[in-house]
Amino acid sequence: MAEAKRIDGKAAAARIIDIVTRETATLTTATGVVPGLAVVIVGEDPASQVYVGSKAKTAKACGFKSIKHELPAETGEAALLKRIADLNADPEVHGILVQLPLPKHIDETKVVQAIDPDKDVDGFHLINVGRLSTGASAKAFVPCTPAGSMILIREVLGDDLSGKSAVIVGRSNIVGKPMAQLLLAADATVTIAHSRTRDLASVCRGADILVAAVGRPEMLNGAYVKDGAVVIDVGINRVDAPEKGHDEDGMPKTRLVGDVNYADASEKAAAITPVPGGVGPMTIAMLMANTLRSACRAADVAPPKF
Ligand SMILES: Nc1nc2c(c(=O)[nH]1)N[C@@H](CN(C=O)c1ccc(C(=O)N[C@@H](CCC(=O)O)C(=O)O)cc1)CN2
Repeated sequence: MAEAKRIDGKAAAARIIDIVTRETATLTTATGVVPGLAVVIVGEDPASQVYVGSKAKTAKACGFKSIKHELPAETGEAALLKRIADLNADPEVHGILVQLPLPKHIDETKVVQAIDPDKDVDGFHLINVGRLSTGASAKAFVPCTPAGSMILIREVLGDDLSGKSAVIVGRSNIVGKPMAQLLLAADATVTIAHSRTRDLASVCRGADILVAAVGRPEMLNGAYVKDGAVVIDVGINRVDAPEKGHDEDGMPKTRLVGDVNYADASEKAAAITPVPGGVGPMTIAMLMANTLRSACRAADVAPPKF
């Protein structure tokens, strides 16, 4: 097999952000509506801080009004729910996002279900889950990571996936299940596999499209990949990298890897996303796209297609 094509998520994300920026300017000039995105973070988890910072910065660059709500780790559930109620009622806020994971003392489901479904730009609210799974996707906000993964798949295979078999490894509500709905809507034949699937490697080897969202560093190697498959790696795992040296406390430096062993899988795949630089940047780009869609709805203007 020839070396696999590297699917450049950073470049695809930049193209989407470009469209969002242009369309935001058009919307604001025509209607006076400025898309507003409220990003809520509770606590100091370092990775979450980075993601939230990046979301707020990208939102500003798109021409949005971006409001970051940083709440201390000890914030109670009631106070967080009150903050969400205020944001639901604020007409200048079109998108609300609560960064996950939340501290253990807060019920994540309760918080997500408190967000107005029409401002739920993460697409996690049950109303949006229901819209997506019943095919009412024109009204649904689609979760950002699967939506971004789908754009990368379409870049390689086009819009019609009929006749293709897709295997998703991972059954989370945030990635695995919505990814399955999107692939099904594009007419792929879909299997959701997981850590308890018997002979996982052989199931994966049946896939023309293999999506890895299992959360285990480099778990899927070449033995899981069919010749010519498109491999989408959703995993973002930080692992020790002593070969890069040590920090001042003597701890090994770290590096990011996906759920797929890139070098090994590349020998079989036709196209594969890297980590970093694959699906991750698309998550943030699709959040901008969802927020613009929400603002367009509020202004009664047709939203752009991505
Ligand atoms: N409310 C939400 N919480 C979380 C989501 C989400 O979609 N909504 N997803 C993840 C984290 N996440 C966004 O929040 C996210 C993860 C990774 C990236 C990204 O761009 N990764 C880069 C590498 C960045 C690095 O160096 O650490 C890449 O893959 O190239 C963006 C967003 C959990 N929480």
